[in-house]
Amino acid sequence: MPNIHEELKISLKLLKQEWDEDLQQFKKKFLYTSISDKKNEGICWYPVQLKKSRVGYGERWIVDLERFDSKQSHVFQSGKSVSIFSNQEMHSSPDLRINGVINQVKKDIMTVTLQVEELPEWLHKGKIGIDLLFDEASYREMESALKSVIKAEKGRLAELKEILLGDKSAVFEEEEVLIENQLNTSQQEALKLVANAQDVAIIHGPPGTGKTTTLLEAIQQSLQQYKQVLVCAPSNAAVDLLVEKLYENGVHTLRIGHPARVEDHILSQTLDAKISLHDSYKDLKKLKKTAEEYRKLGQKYKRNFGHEERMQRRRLLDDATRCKVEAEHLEEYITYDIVQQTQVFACTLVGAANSAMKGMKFPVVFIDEAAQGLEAATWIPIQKAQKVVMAGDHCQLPPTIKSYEAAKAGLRETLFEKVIKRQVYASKMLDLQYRMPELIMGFSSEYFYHHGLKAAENTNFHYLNPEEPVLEFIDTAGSGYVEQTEEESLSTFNLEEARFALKYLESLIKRVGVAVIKNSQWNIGLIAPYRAQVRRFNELVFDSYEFPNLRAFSELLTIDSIDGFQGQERDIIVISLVRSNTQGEIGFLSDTRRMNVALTRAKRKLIVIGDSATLSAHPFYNAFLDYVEANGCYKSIYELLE
Ligand SMILES: Nc1ncnc2c1ncn2[C@@H]1O[C@H](COP(=O)(O)OP(=O)(O)OP(=O)(O)O)[C@@H](O)[C@H]1O
Repeated sequence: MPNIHEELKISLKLLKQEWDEDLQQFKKKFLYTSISDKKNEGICWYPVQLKKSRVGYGERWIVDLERFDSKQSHVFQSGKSVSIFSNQEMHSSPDLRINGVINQVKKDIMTVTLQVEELPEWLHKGKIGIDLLFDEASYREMESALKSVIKAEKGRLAELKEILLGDKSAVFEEEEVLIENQLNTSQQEALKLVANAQDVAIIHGPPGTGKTTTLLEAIQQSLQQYKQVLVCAPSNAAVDLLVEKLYENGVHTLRIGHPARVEDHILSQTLDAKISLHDSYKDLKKLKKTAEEYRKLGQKYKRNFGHEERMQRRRLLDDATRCKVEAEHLEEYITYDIVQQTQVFACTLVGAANSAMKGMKFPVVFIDEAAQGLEAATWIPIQKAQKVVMAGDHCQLPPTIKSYEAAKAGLRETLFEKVIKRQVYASKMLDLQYRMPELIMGFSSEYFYHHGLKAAENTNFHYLNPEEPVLEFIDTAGSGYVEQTEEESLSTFNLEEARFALKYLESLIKRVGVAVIKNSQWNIGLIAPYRAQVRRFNELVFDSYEFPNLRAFSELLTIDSIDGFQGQERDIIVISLVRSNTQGEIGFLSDTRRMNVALTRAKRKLIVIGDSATLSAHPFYNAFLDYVEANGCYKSIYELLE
């Protein structure tokens, strides 16, 4: 085992390897590629037309861009950085490109927040396109954080380095804890651990055990002792979920991050929005406007002018500068005022490097979904911490890594996992889950948690009706449903399996009763591990007329990949496993942690559809097949086909 300095240097090397691999993969898709090739790769929309434009919070331009060839699949997603270009000869120079961040992509319309003061003329003139950009900023922040940790020799960061990496023992002291009766015994013990920890505490929360619930309670208790704390998570969605809950509980929260990456209902918690709602905002706007007017007047004077005009021009430009400086001071004051009133700063791990929090330190830094963050990213907020509290589950989604070699060489091991192993007294596992009936929970508990999970009493009543089984595995072996590869994305899909899944869901809804489901507001999740299958589901439900009854459920229906469901739950879940081939190849279905997430989202009914002949080559699926057979949940598709 290398010492912690060597270990950190290896982490830095692996991070660079990952950065390089990510960039190479991107360049391969992007550079020296024609527009049509980029479109085929799903990293360019062309042509698009400007449909709508408006000014959002923080005076930022937001545009809706519509594309024409809706069939092309793509990888654009909310939060990604893009560059908008014109293909007209006069405007095609790379310098004229404008950059922005995607707010959302809905079918053929992409909403983008732009980094420009004014919209360029060419944006209205057609022949425009959108390219995906490579986000290097996150890698830069991670590299810088790791370097700071390596360099730290004294001070709190140096101490935390030694403790979190196991060179020194974490300290615990008896502290007073408020007993929160809403919480169960293991959740209360976790709260006590958090309060007693002087350096680090970990809440290990298997699915549905109330990890987020307990973390929120710990955050609120810490606010009775401290004025401000920092709360982070690896993904924007997870941060928004925490902000929403904190806001509901009346905690003054400031969501740090680009507004385009924040969900609409959380926007009012961003700095941009809070500035716009501040009492002094009107004065700020007036000052900015006056500065602009003076500047325009001053610039009106042409080159050949006399002494008087020159003086007048200088006076106007001086006035413009004075107003601008005053506006800057006022903006600083408004920001300061907002920061003073804030109890919780909330951002992603990388967002903790945001300049709005420059130089700030926090008595406690809370990190949710910590098992999904790369070690380097997790150190970014820890640089600001006196004490660290992490919540997560290393048996659920791992961090996304592009370089197979770097992952294998150790990049996949998160700081969360390291602390669980190296500070054995610093973690508490929650063991009572409130989401799933015992039968749905059983396999996950057996395979991932050494039978350590229990189902709370409320889950005895988690069913659609007493006759409807809560778990079903439907075996498509021998049905002839075969997987295919989507040419543009190389992602896998299985159209016939998708059709069957939707038909089966329709029959379930009919059986249980449309009115019953609608009145109970039971929601439905359709999960596919592959993006191409998610696209097939969307096409079948929303672009064809094959499943009109399901379309009528669109408000209650979510179709997404497994990652999109992390941290969430639905009353009914249908999983389409897609893979069906004679070689027994299951690709990234072998990522069992990801599958653990999929199998633990359902509250009342879980239907898993897959080909046992292909899947059983893998021990995980073999064990799952044994489990469903032993519990009478196995069905062959032949029993169900008319
Ligand atoms: N002590 C409790 N009593 C009753 N219900 C609870 C309790 N703790 C949590 N729950 C409920 O259990 C469900 C799961 O809670 P939560 O989302 O906090 O779990 P989680 O561990 O974060 O889940 P995941 O690992 O899937 O993200 C929620 O509906 C929550 O309201």
